[in-house]
Amino acid sequence: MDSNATVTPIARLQIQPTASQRLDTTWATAVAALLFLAITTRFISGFLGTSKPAQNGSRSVPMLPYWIPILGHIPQFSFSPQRMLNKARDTYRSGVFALNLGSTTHNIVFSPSMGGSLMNQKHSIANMDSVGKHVMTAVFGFPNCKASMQRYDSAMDGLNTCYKHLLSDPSLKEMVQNTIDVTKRNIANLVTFSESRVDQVGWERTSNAETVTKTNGEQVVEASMMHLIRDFIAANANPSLIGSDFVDNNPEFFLDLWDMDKGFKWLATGLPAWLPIPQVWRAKVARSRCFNAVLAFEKAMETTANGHDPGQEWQFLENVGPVLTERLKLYRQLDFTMDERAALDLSLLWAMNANANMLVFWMLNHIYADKAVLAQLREEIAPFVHAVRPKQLFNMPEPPRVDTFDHEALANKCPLLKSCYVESLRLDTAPWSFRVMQDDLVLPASRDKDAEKFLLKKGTYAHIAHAIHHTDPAYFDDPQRWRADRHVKREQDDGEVSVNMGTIRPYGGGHSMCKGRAFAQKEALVFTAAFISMWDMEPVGGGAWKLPGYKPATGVYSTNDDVRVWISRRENLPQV
Ligand code: HEM
Repeated sequence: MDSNATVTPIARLQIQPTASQRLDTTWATAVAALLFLAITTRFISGFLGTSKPAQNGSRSVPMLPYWIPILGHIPQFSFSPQRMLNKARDTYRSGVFALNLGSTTHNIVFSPSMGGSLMNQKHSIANMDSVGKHVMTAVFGFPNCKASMQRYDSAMDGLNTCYKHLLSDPSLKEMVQNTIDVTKRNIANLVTFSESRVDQVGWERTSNAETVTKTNGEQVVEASMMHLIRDFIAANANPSLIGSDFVDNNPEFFLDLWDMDKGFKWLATGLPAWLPIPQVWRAKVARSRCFNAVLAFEKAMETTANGHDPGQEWQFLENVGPVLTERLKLYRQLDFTMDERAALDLSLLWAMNANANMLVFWMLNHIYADKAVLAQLREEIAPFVHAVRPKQLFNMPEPPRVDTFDHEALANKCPLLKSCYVESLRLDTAPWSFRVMQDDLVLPASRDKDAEKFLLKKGTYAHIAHAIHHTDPAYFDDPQRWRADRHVKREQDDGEVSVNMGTIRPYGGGHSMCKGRAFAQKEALVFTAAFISMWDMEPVGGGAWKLPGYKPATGVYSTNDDVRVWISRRENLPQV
């Protein structure tokens, strides 16, 4: 037999894999390796993540197991954060757990007492200064150079002192009274029933208001509720902060501010505008328009302070509110540039509008959705907010108006209204406070004397996730339900009624706690009372009210749903 004539080539041909088989094998090996890696990571992270004894009788914070090395919980946290956080809350009942986000440790605190102690720590133990500065430069356009940053640091104490004008009387009272005066003038024109857009007011135009006739012949105005409420409040509350000139000169300012707010997280990434990401350049364009509007205001304020005429558009700068007039003195004293002033004041304008306006929108949604609650509230506030229909003179119909407005009584004598405000703060917001741990810190999980203690390690991050607590069934019965009277407490012995926040912390805490909280409470009560006193609202087409869905935002939720409503004047107001 020919020694070359063997069968081997055929045999070799049979066992040689084809290219596609080779690819399949490579894939199978890769998948098996990844699976092995994921299972090993899950096993090791589960083992290492359990809470273990640490210093001074404390324990380490338990970490949720994860499947992907380095990335850790980033995928789950990006795709369904709420589900993940709620599940972890129900597992780690001590009130704290940790996540691995890109190999950095993030302690998520939801025990109210632990969150409270953490927020009240000294700067040398836990602070958020680096984040505050990043937001100020990346989002609000504060110049990011050494000299500006030094001026920013030197102004911190002074800026905090100025906030006393937002937090306490007499300045707070002055701002609230200014807001009431403007609102009393404008609430009758929430919708004007004007057919022509030219004759409509600003908030009607942005809410696409149009007059329609219902099948029963009644004339109503159809409008997008969120835009109507949000823009009405912006136009009526901001004169108390920045004066009427700014609001009148910049009719488009708040539209840009909403766009900027929508792109807040994109701005915070610090990505450049030339990248082909529409959200980034849209937010930057909006920010730049907002910035320029505030810059013109800063220049006018400076010109006036120097004893010169700031021009035709700025003739009422004396009605700029106390916070910004005090800030001007500080800016001048520390030689702040115009750009630095504009960035700081833009951040305050954003803080003033981003949350409070939307909170009232949610309160009104819940209230108008429940006719019984609406009726009870109207009865409760009637002695303090007199909505009246003036007698018709010379055959000219007179629009209804609000005669008196007692904001102290709304806060002190209207428990149901106040409870609605607290309930919306509980359910319609998802605030989040953040700290960088500058030193090791041991904190008890609760106020019990035998409570477990946890070690928050230096170099890790701590987040106080208020919303996880606000919807914790262990604290709030049926937590996803908005209940108007949930926070009304009646003392058993003397029947005295009180409403307070309990463990709800929508305004954060410690040194970075919201500086506008006192004003926010007042304006939420004032605007809600003004709307329900004067106007009826129902969903377009009638029927049951459908609550819009939540869209995460920086504090109070936003929504993507367009809530179109029919608005009509409230019937049967007393005649005067
Ligand atoms: C319902 C309305 C509001 C909510 C839920 C809210 C919530 C918050 C939260 C959660 C913080 C951060 C707290 C932290 O880091 O721990 C904050 C900060 C702040 N808020 Fe508000 N806020 C509201 C209304 C307002 C209003 C109306 C103003 C101004 C008039 C305002 C001015 C500020 C300022 C200046 C800060 C920064 C404080 C600092 O860093 O020192 N807020 N707010």
